[in-house]
Amino acid sequence: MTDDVLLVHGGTPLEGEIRVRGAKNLVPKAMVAALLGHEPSRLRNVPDIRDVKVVRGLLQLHGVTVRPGEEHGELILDPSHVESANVADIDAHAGSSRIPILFCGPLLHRLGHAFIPGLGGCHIGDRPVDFHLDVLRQFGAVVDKNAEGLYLTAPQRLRGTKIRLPYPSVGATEQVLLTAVLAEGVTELTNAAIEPEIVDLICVLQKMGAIIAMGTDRTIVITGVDRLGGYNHRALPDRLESASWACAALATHGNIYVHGARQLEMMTFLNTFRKVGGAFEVDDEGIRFWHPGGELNAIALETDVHPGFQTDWQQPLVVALTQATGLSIVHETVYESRLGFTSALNQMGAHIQLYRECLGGTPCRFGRRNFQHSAVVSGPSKLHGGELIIPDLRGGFSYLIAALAAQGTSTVHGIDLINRGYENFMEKLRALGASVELPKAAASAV
Ligand SMILES: CC(=O)N[C@H]1[C@@H](OP(=O)(O)OP(=O)(O)OC[C@H]2O[C@@H](n3ccc(=O)[nH]c3=O)[C@H](O)[C@@H]2O)O[C@H](CO)[C@@H](O)[C@@H]1O
Ligand SMILES: C=C(OP(=O)(O)O)C(=O)O
Repeated sequence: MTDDVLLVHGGTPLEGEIRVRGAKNLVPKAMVAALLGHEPSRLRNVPDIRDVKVVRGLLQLHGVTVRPGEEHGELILDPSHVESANVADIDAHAGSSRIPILFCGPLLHRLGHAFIPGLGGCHIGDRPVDFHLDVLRQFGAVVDKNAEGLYLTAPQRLRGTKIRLPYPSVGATEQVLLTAVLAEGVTELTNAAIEPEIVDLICVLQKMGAIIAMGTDRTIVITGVDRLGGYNHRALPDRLESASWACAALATHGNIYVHGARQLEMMTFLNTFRKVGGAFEVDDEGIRFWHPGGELNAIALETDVHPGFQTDWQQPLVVALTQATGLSIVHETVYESRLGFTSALNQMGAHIQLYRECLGGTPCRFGRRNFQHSAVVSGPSKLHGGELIIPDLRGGFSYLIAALAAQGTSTVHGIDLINRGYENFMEKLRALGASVELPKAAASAV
């Protein structure tokens, strides 16, 4: 389809200022949390991305009125009519994102049953939902699976429980939070994920009336309450998008000021960025990222759960590492198949070799299994334009970075996927001086 293709003329440093708004990995979950309340909620700093539109549609189908507030990027979510909603069209939402799995707890509390259509999200591994279903069963839910999706019932009020996650999964931790807040009694969750977006979701729930204590050792204790109200919350900024622009500045020898980027949630990324040789400066409104000239340094990197190096930062950084001098090692420990995007980079002139072994210092869940989850990046490489097909969200943005860093023109197919998590990325690219154009047929159709 021509209107999903972008021509990128590379070789020009990205320079200028852009703004990031609320985090893709928080905003849709805060929207789901509104379902738990008996009063309207107000969410601010909401980005215009497809994952928000998908959840908005799903909430509306479930009887939540969602309308813009007075501020730009503000949503008012009113859950007064959930009990009378007609969800006959829910199948149309199958495959749209991963967020529907988080509707389980709120719907079970409100209605006593829930239907969850097939999930979407990036194809970067198998992405099972076994932890989610196990914890829901521990709360007392009954789960039936069929080809269309999941059907859950709560024969009685869900009850608090002791849960230990096999791995600190972000989604499963959110599942526990969104279920435990209205369950009867206390829930103790150990080996919880503690990503900044989870902490922000806890802030949302506390504003609604929940009682949630965070320990220092991945333990979260939730004391169930009988009723929750609404919230008024400004979503934390998107640290993943901010890091993507930082990598774009580094790979293109550019200089980008990211309004809204915040140091606190990016500390691990900033340390790595500095080790590679990138420069940055933090002020009250955002962070400036730039290539200071000279050579970039090869590094050894392992992705991990927070406070480790976030897996969603990995793909854009790998593009920058193709420009570093020497051998970089990247060990992806969160998803088993998140390095496949590198084969297209090799076709553009990069030298990236994948391995099944755990090449970092720590053996991970994927060692001794048949997954190419480690990479050796040898640089610096002169990249040239290529024909690129976007495989997933971060891989897609990484291809844009590579195309912008390369000499010559690249044709990037499937750019619409990037709208899932990057607000107005075309406008932002143009504001930074990128030379990008839609092919003629598509441009004349607009
Ligand atoms: C919408 C959203 O917030 N997406 C983020 C979320 O995804 P998501 O919440 O899906 O990621 P998880 O933290 O749950 O997944 C981490 C690992 O746990 C495994 N797992 C997870 C659940 C389960 O039931 N069984 C299981 O085996 C996964 O296959 C993966 O290997 O956290 C990831 C890790 O920070 C990020 O990359 C995603 O951007
Ligand atoms: C993996 C990602 O998202 P999702 O979980 O929505 O697929 C991502 O944001 O990079």
